[in-house]
Amino acid sequence: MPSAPSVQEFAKSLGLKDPSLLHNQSLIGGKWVDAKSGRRFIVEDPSTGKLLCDAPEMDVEDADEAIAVALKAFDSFRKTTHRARARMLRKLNDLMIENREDIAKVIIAENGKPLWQSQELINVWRHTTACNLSFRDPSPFILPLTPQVAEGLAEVDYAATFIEWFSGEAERTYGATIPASNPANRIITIKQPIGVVAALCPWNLPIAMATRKVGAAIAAGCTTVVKPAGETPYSTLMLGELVSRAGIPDGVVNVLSSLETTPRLGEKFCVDPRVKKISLTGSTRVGKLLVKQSADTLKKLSLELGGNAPVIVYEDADLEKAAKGILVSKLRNGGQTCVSANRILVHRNIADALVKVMAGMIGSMVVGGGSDPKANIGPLISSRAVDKVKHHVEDAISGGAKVVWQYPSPLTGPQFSKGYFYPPTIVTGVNQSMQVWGEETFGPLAAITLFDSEQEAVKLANESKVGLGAYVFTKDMSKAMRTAEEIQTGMVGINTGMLSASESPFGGVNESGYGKEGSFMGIEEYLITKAITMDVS
Ligand SMILES: O=CCCC(=O)O
Repeated sequence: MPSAPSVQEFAKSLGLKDPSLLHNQSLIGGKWVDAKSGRRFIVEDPSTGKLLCDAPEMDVEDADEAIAVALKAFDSFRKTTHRARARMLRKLNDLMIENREDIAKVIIAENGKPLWQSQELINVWRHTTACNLSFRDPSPFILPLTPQVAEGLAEVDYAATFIEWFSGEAERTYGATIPASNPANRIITIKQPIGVVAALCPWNLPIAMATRKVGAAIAAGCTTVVKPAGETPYSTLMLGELVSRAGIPDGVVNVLSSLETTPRLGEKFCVDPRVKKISLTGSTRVGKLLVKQSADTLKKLSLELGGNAPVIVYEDADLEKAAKGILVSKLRNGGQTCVSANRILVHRNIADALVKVMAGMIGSMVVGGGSDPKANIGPLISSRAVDKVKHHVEDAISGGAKVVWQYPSPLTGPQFSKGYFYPPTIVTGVNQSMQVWGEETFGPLAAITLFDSEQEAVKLANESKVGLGAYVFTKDMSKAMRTAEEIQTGMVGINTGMLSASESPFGGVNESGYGKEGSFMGIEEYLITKAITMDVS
């Protein structure tokens, strides 16, 4: 294994204000530890291929210890008051915001996060609830920061909104009083924390997906073992450090880094009866595997899995608004989110005009890596991710689709030689026989299919086994509502490309999984309802 820079070198290379926030060890019971096996793996910057640092390859025996520690911590944590937990979360939120630039720099290094810099798109983005920049900082984009840092900041702010949101929800886990049919009886329900939770997180929004789970779990009184993706462990380990600084008791949040051993850890969480719940943001394939593996322990699962988001642009849509919405959804994180626009269904009469507006907008953006201060659209996470986009484009062309626009500058030169880049591309003439129709691309490919009627558009949109996000663009609100009601997904955006917010229930239907994250519903996933019947005669 090549040798990676030390954690001090890594922190120095990022210019962190507080290098002690950064760790390359796992966190168990408040202690920073290595894998019992001594194994480590290396993490690289996807925009340069540069080795960033290493981290422990935690294995089943480490997970066993972390679960034991979390269970012990649960004994006392479950008895803390709701108000005390709310205060802890508020402190954690404040610490995240205080350290947002350092956290952002780490996210950018490990994830290569891009930013659309076009002022118009930023305006759309800023005013969405997905990033609370407008109240956190009235002018984030005129700070002397590179665009990538701004994108990272947006994720930190989005991540912190889950902690802040659940600090409020912690105090609102109300039970019910139920009229009893037996006059001697009184029935009430109480809500109690479910127990030890395993939180399996993805690399695309490494800290936001962790806080969406951990915030709800802490609010409910649960303890957690968090498993960040192998590609992006450091921002979650930083979260672990901030959890300790916020005074949240040791063992409440444990963080295990892993790369190759991840499937073994997933199985361990499934089969271990001490783990009462698993929350996964990941692929449908992995979700199904966890369901099978946890059948014997009948584990409660929340599964936020793959999407294949349809966008319907009706003939009467405001084209500027539709183009911005599509691009906000399509290019956020380079197209690597589970709610990224995937099948763009456009009324035949406006397709050429829409492509022109979209091309104009993307054409003003710059593809590049972290070292390029002008870059708006960054790399994908890996060479496999680039191959998938390439393959979707080639497959669509061979099926008769046409590339109608592609990012004009060739992605050559030293800044692109080692990173995982793909030029943003628009294709039209996509149909159901093509791979891009059946699976999410997770990259900067806008795949357009034409339709002629509302009925046809809805039918096409519903041709998918998964159903997470969907988008509708039209000025006719009756048509928008009809469409939103008919689309088989867990979330629909009307005239917006951004669905995500801490206060909105996030989750899908069918093979996109089950359970809701965020919102007033998110905490329920971490609670059990107990009915108490009392004879008062
Ligand atoms: O990729 C999954 C989550 C995306 C989001 O929270 O907006």
